[in-house]
Order: sequence, then C-alpha cells, then structure tokens
Amino acid sequence: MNNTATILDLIRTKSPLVHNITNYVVMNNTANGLLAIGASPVMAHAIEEVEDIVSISSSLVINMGTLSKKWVESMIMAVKKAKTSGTPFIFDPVGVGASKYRMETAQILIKSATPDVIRGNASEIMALAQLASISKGVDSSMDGQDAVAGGIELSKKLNNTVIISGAIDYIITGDKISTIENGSPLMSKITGMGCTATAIVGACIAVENDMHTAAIAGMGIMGIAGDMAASASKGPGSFQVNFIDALYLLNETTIKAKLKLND
Ligand SMILES: Nc1ncnc2c1ncn2[C@@H]1O[C@H](COP(=O)(O)OP(=O)(O)O)[C@@H](O)[C@H]1O
Ligand SMILES: Cc1ncsc1CCOP(=O)(O)O
Ligand SMILES: [Mg+2]
Repeated sequence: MNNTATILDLIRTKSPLVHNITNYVVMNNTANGLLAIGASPVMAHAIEEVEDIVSISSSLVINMGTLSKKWVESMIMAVKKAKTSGTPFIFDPVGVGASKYRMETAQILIKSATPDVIRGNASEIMALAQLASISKGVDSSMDGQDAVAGGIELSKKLNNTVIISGAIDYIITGDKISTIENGSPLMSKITGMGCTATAIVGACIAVENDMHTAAIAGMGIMGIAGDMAASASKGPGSFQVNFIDALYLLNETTIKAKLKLND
C-alpha cells in the first residue's frame, strides 16, 4: 500500500477523535468531511472544556476564520495543552494578512506553541512568512511567486511542515518540497475547502507521526476526491455534495491510479 492509502486505512480503522476550534462558516462542512473519511470530529471552543477535550483527542485543528476575544483565549489554552499532552496540531491562518487582529493572533498562537503543520493559501503563507521575518527583526518584502520561498523560510524557522494549497499544493518541511497536482478549480468556488483540507490533514496527523507524510496524505485525499467530484458535478452546488461522497468512496485503487504526487 502507498503511504496515503495506508494513512486513510488507519483513519478508518482507528476513527481518531479530531478536536476542531474552527470558524462558524465551515463547521458543518469540515465535520462532514472528517466523518466521510472515517475520523470522529468534535467542535469545541468553550474555555471551560477546551483542555479536557484536547486531552482526549488524537489531534487538534486550530482555524482562525471567525475570531473573537473569547475564542482566542480558548485557542491559546488549547495549543498549550496540546504541547503538554503531546497532541499533534495543525493551524489554518485564515485571512492572516487581512487585519492587524488576525496577524497579532497568529503571532500569539505560534509563540504559545509551535504548530506541527500550518496549511494556508499562498497569500496566507506569504503573510505568515513576513511575520517570521519581522520577528527576526528583518523587514521582508515578498511577491506572489515567492510563496514557496516564504514557505521554506517559515518551515525552517518553526521547524515544522508548511502546506501551501492551490492548483498545485506544496508540502514543505525545511528544504524538502513535495507537490500534488490533483483537484479542480471548482474547489475554490465553494467556501471552506481550504478549511476542510486543514481538517483532513488534521485527521492524518492523528494517525501518522511523520508530519510531511501525513500532510501529503491529507492533501492527496483532498485532491483526488476533488477530481472525482468535479467529473460528476455541474457546478459548485452539486460539487459540494459529490465531494463528500468521493471522500467516503476513496480507496487504495483510486489513490494509486489518481495521485499526482511529485516527491
Ligand atoms: N485551481 C485549483 N485546482 C486544483 N485544486 C485546487 C485549486 N484551487 C484550490 N484547490 C484545492 O482546494 C483546496 C483548498 O485550497 P485553497 O483554495 O488554496 O484554500 P483556501 O480555501 O484556504 O483559499 C486544496 O485542497 C487545493 O488543493
Ligand atoms: C468566508 C469566510 N469568512 C471567514 S472564515 C471563512 C471561510 C473560509 O474558508 P476557506 O479558507 O476554506 O475558503
Ligand atoms: Mg482558507
């Protein structure tokens, strides 16, 4: 079995509990995506329970899509607890470049505990890479095609794995770069596909210790399901439904036949 098929199999066998502190927009999509691949999602952000939920979960997904003060407190508490309990966690810096509040929150979260994996689109990773430079005391100016260079810089600074999603997904761990070329442009016509990618990688890190391998599996699962759903869909509405079915129907044969991984 290839690694991606093995990891999907482990998710289906173990049904890991994946703790999500995510945004209002995507809670339903991401919970259904996780269920469709065999994981067990729980959405929990109340400060009163967040540490308890982290300690019984196999991984943690932090998504800063719809921030507010109380949620940020919960996120900080959760990531700190994840470090002490050895729970792997992934961070989705939704819209990090769009406001000072998002940028400051991302900085606080990363300083509170280093995410094992960060997944963002090119602009988000660029914005975070600038943050990495600023915290080194160096002003950084990066343009569009430098997202990969920024991703490498970020990954090296944090000693973690960084995923830049898009038409091509880049999985970066220091100088190691893998690419995946599955998926469909329809995926950017539905809100929450990036958040779903983050949650699915979140399930993969629950069952696979090597973060680079887990990230490839998560993005590969997303991309292949995207290919399958696109070929059965007339537009974004039916795509959304077909995508959940495709996640559910994925198997080793499909993964082997369709995965466009450059490793
Ligand atoms: N043009 C595209 N072709 C193929 N896959 C895509 C395309 N755009 C986005 N994707 C896929 O959609 C998912 C979400 O990525 P992206 O759109 O970059 O995230 P976000 O929603 O956070 O901006 C990823 O799995 C990515 O591979
Ligand atoms: C539209 C929107 N606004 C705040 S969070 C959110 C969802 C973003 O989801 P994604 O990054 O996966 O498209
Ligand atoms: Mg996003």
